[in-house]
Amino acid sequence: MSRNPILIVDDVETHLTLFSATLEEAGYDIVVARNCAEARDGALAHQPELALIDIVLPDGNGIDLITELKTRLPALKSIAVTAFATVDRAVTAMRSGAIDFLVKPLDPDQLLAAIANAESGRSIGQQDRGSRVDGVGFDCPLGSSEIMRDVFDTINAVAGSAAPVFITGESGTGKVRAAETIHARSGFRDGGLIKLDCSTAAPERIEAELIGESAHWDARTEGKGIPGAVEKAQNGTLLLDEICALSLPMQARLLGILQSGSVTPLGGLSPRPVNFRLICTSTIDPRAEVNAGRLRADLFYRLNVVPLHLPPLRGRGMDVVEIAETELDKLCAREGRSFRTLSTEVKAIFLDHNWPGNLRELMNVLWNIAILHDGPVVEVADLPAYLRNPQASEDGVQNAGAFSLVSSNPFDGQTLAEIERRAIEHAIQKEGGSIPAAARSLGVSPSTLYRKLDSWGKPVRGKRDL
Ligand SMILES: Nc1ncnc2c1ncn2[C@@H]1O[C@H](COP(=O)(O)OP(=O)(O)OP(=O)(O)O)[C@@H](O)[C@H]1O
Repeated sequence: MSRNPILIVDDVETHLTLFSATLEEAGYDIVVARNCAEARDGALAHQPELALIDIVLPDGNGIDLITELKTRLPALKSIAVTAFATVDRAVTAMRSGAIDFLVKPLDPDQLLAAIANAESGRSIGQQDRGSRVDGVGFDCPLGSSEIMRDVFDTINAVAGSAAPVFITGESGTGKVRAAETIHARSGFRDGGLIKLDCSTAAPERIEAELIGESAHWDARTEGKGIPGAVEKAQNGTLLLDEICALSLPMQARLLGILQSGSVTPLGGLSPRPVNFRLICTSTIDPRAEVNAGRLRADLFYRLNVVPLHLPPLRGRGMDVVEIAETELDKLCAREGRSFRTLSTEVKAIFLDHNWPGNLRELMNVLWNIAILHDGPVVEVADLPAYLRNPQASEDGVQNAGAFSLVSSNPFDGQTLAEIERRAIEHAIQKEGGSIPAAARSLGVSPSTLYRKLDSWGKPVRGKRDL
């Protein structure tokens, strides 16, 4: 509990009353102010330890007030509060020196959690992450943004059913994790989860991998061949990762299996009944694939019984900070480090960054930090260079593969073909030479990349079939 009071700055009487009552009931002393002028006087007179500052005030801007109070009272920790959540606002608030960013309406528990976290140097969301995460069975934090609540609700609702789920989202948003969670919470969990990545399986093997093969393709050996993913998933879950990469003939095969509830392995003579729960993922928009004639509409509608879209990390507000701090805890335990939190500047950079590689990129950044550095607080100097100074990344393209068109145009003077080539080479480099992984991150099929590399006369260093 704080010894110094908490300053609440808000011009809306109902908010002031709610915040004051909640904090007083929890045993905090409070000082209230209805505008910037009162806030300045109250802060100087009472030397609060914490301030909750609405960013729209009648005589000024809460962001400027946070900056000003930070200069006058360096020990004061300010939390910005707003009724309109945008990442821009959150970034601006963090850059002004706010340690956290809250969105109204706030319930009393959220408010107390934010105060407790501020006192212990952590960010909002960490306190309730355990219950939310456990609540849906994830073994990792997902964040508590509004947009993720729909995701939790869908996962909870669908897990107990046998309905097919079609998970979409950019690369690294956690589609496979979500599929694993649905499986782990379903009645199919005892049958196991069989995953087939349709984009990395070699085209000449995909049919056998999906439906299996009889040993010698004749009646004498029927039943002794190699089972395909469909049969391996018997009574369990079949996860078809990047389903849009399946060729049209293979899509027809899959549709046949789903319609008949049976599979005839390559060279097999009779169909075998199958029972599994199907989950598909796609990094590319399946509807666009249907429109382009690359995905059968009848298959798509059969698979898309429950659509689940995982939003990119950059659209999820404070989730990135919440997830980063939680994962940092785990990494520190593993690597023997003592980081407890992220500095305000690092939080602002995280909120500002585009995260084209989504959670995968975030995890790699944290791992990099935990291996190379140590200390109670992650500082800007601990970040990989491309995050410290995105504009200075070697080739003018943001290092993580995203193109920021906002601040400057790194493509000036280049043809479209040159930009495409640099983007592809960059993605391959970033994925350690793996063509399939680079293809996934670019949202194209590996064969597209192989074709491009061939046309440039480049040797293929990555593995074709991971
Ligand atoms: N909520 C989370 N917290 C921490 N790490 C996560 C979370 N979700 C996913 N990850 C990690 O991020 C990485 C990407 O997750 P996953 O493979 O599920 O994403 P994906 O959307 O299927 O990616 P891709 O489309 O590239 O295959 C993995 O290393 C995974 O462990």
